[in-house]
Amino acid sequence: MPELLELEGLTTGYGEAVVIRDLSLTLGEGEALALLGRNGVGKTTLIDSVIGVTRRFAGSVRLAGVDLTAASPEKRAAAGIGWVPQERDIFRSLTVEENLTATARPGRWTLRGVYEMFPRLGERRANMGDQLSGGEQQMLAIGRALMLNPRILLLDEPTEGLAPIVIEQLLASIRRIIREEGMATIIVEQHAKKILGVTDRAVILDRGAIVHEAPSRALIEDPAPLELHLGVIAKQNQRSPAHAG
Ligand SMILES: Nc1ncnc2c1ncn2[C@@H]1O[C@H](COP(=O)(O)OP(=O)(O)OP(=O)(O)O)[C@@H](O)[C@H]1O
Repeated sequence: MPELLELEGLTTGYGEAVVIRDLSLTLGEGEALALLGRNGVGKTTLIDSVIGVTRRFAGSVRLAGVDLTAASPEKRAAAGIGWVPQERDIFRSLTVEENLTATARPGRWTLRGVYEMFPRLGERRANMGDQLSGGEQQMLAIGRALMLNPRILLLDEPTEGLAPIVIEQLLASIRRIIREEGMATIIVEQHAKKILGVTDRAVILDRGAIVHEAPSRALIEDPAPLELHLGVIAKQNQRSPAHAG
């Protein structure tokens, strides 16, 4: 059986600029992957390459064995690639419910299922998009992607700019979408620690290439690669009382 998502030798960028270099990556059915890396290393560009909005220099994109390399973003979405952009991009002049139904496609995810996953959206169903908090907007953006009934969900920094309590709630929902609903998911995240408890596996990008790949659990138990490639531990040590004098 083929992997759900197969990226092979992908080299992509914008205009003349190459950002992603000869990158190969697979994702299985129901698997959740954390895509980690410092600012500007190409995480969003890799997601953009899967949804089909970058320039491709080489390589291929396959979903469930179907070659989507030459497919338009619309065709890729129809084939099952669901995407939640970093900017959330909800329709501000539509209600929550209109946002959810505007682009919906039939399948397991219905309004009822989304409201069950995010009760707050049910409470706010008649509110306009521009009346929502940041956390509610993120829930709506995820709900809208689920209503397309994708085979794979791509989340670009879903916790960015949200308060810690909201992040906890959101991660609990994302965990349920992965564990209970078996949704194959790629989550872009700059702060590794937040997301490793939710994902099965992690890759770390640097300058458009994968520099480390490991089960999430291994990185929780031994975060040395995070320190090496993201500088995570170094920052924590600087703040620890033992180093304060
Ligand atoms: N639309 C674009 N046109 C040209 N270059 C771009 C474009 N978007 C991103 N880049 C460049 O591609 C490189 C990778 O950016 P990208 O946004 O993929 O990184 P990232 O890892 O997602 O970082 P961040 O966490 O800041 O979003 C950067 O050098 C950036 O300047």
